[in-house]
Amino acid sequence: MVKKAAILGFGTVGQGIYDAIQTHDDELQSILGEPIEIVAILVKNEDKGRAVNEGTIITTSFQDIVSIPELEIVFEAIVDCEPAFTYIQALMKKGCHIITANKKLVAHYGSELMVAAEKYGVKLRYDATVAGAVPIIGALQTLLRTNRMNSFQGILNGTSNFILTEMRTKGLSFDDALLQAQTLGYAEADPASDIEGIDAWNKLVILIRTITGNEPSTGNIHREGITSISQAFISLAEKIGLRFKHLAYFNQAPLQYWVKPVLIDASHPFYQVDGVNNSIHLDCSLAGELSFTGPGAGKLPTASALLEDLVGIYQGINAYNGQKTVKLLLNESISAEEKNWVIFCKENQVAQLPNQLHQLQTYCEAREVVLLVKGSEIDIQLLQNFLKVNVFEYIKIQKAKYVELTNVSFLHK
Ligand SMILES: NC(=O)C1=CN([C@@H]2O[C@H](COP(=O)(O)OP(=O)(O)OC[C@H]3O[C@@H](n4cnc5c(N)ncnc54)[C@H](OP(=O)(O)O)[C@@H]3O)[C@@H](O)[C@H]2O)C=CC1
Ligand SMILES: N[C@@H](CC=O)C(=O)O
Repeated sequence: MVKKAAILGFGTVGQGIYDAIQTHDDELQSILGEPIEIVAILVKNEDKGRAVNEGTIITTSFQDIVSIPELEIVFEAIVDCEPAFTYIQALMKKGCHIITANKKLVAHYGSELMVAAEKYGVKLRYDATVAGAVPIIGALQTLLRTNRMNSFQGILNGTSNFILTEMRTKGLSFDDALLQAQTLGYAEADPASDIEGIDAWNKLVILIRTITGNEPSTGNIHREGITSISQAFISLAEKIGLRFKHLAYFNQAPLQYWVKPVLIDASHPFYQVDGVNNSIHLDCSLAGELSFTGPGAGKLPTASALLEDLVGIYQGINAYNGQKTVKLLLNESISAEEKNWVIFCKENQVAQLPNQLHQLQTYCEAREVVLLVKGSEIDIQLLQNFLKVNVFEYIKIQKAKYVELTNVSFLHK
């Protein structure tokens, strides 16, 4: 007997799962007791050559996939919400378990898909949607179920981290580094999604849902990518011991979540997280601070997440979808709390900076000035309203935040 599987999409990820199943068939068979056979692959363009075994059907017709008898598993690795959402629902109805890498789909329709999986008695797994090979969704769903988490920080986009690293360590231009990320299979089909923070935002939504069981509001979010970061900013920051990282942040009390580039120093656990690596740092009620780091994109790292999901389904490992402890109300007001900021400006602009910003450190090179200041978000917004300067938050890990949370009753259901 074999377990019949199909793949939707045969780009970086689709080819990765196909290859991984061929190269790891011994391991799979010894765990599952039966071989996995990819019987068919759905693609969009029928003219492209495909390196697959004889007997594997390549088709552009979804009907060919949905009519395969005894099809048990479908790996979904196409782009965008549609037609993926429609296809997955039809396949669930047919009785197939679904393992998806499609972040956009799970961010937008994850809850609907979970309901459909329940309705049709099939499993839905999506570990590959967040942080590539890093088994963060699996860990949250199966190994960290009683721990409460007040907050987390994450580097969730491999392409952005790769670009920032290449610019810093090799002096590459933004465009050349992006081109390399595309060649290596890290970037999305539309790379704007990577560099404008949309992909990281989708992953943040999936993580928040997985941790809290609730849908974060997507109105009025702060989502920013890395396009404002120049080579000059990167080298000036390095001179004062700071590095740019594209960060996703979540905090339950007070509620805040955003995706934006920030500066960190050597004391931050993400300082050395370079290249395509992603990292998630959790603040857990029992375990304390936990960090998960590893390749966040690419053919085989993503295939690794998909294959481990497959094994999880057949081993009957129960994936738990959220603790449902906290209602997520979006706090739309900006914070009056004082934070650290780094301002990049010209020498002649320094005198115009408002007095409310307390200057902590200044570095000047060839009329370019970097100022480390303390002030509220309101102060920074006011500054940016009248002075054309680039400002980034300088962020640190907040220690043991969870301990303070025991009496936050208004947020609990
Ligand atoms: N690249 C990565 O590192 C990661 C990607 N992902 C996600 O995995 C998914 C796939 O990514 P990736 O492999 O990089 O993308 P690619 O662009 O490399 O491949 C996309 C594949 O999907 C096929 N496809 C697109 N639209 C359709 C459609 N309507 N019907 C049938 N087939 C379709 C394409 O067909 P054709 O070959 O004919 O053009 C292609 O084979 C995306 O959702 C992405 O966000 C998740 C984790 C990591
Ligand atoms: N484009 C994504 C791929 C993985 O999710 C990224 O760069 O992180």
